[in-house]
Amino acid sequence: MSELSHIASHVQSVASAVAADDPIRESIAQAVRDVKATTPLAASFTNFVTINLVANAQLASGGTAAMSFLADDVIATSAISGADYVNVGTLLPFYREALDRIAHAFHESGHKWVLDPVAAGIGTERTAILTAFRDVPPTVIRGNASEIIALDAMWGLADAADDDAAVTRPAGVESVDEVDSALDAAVRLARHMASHRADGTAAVAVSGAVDLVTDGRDVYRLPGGSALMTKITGAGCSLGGVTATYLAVADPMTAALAASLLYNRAGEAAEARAEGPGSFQTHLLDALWTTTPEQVAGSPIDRTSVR
Ligand SMILES: Nc1ncnc2c1ncn2[C@@H]1O[C@H](COP(=O)(O)OP(=O)(O)O)[C@@H](O)[C@H]1O
Ligand SMILES: Cc1ncsc1CCOP(=O)(O)O
Ligand SMILES: [Mg+2]
Repeated sequence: MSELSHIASHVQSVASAVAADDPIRESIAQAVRDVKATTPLAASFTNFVTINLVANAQLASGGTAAMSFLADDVIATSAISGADYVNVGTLLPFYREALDRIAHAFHESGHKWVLDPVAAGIGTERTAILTAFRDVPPTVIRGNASEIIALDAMWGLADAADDDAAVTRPAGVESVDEVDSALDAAVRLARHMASHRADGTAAVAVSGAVDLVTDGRDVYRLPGGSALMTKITGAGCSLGGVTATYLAVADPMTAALAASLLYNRAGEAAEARAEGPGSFQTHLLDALWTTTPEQVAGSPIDRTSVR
């Protein structure tokens, strides 16, 4: 792959640190407080590998969880769920029809949902499922860089005249790309998703050593976390589930920022106490529980804007 394909074509303003009194920090703190105060339900259709960690992380963050794989059940639950989480990590033959029904139902009702496009680009069935979401898209996408690049290519969002169309290469559940190489893809996905929502809001969160969150206009970069997060399975999936928990009480950008920042602070606290991946997972859940709204909102945050 050419190095040039990793150079973002969207023009960015100069990055600046988000000030202590910037309104986005109060929105983030309020979202964290609201989840703790209201214990919102975010229901999940998620993979078999990490389903338990997703539920436990949602509970530790202050929300509640409900897991299901039946379209009828998921659609009925959306009446009492503030937002949903859909993760395509492990697929079964009936999922294509179920997820198509679910996405159309959410689109018609305006129900908010988070998509985690795990292993995007692998297999015709997963590709068919993810491609079908293009016209009934989620409210937030949370994935690693390779997944975001693959989904953008799948949805054909790059202008045919542009030469910056995402170049994809096979990746499993782990990323083989740097976060910033997914900037253009993330911006295009966020703009596309926003154009399909009545209130025009959407966000894309790209996880990695420095997370990137964008609504297609502003781009936030969030340093921190722990390399041990890549040594347990489900750090990404549970981050997606917690993003849905915050989406139940907040707008897409605030929800994506709050969840990613909570994970960075909790990952650092867990690393300080852990002796390896096993105890890290336990300490991560404890830290999701103990990290305060002020610690989340007081995190280092950089912002640029794109055009
Ligand atoms: N090298 C790293 N250093 C610090 N934090 C990381 C690193 N890689 C991933 N993370 C964190 O781990 C969590 C899961 O991200 P990631 O591993 O990219 O997801 P996935 O498991 O879906 O590939 C995120 O909170 C992210 O910030
Ligand atoms: C290992 C694995 N295989 C299919 S889904 C899955 C879990 C991926 O979890 P995460 O993306 O959070 O690392
Ligand atoms: Mg993942």
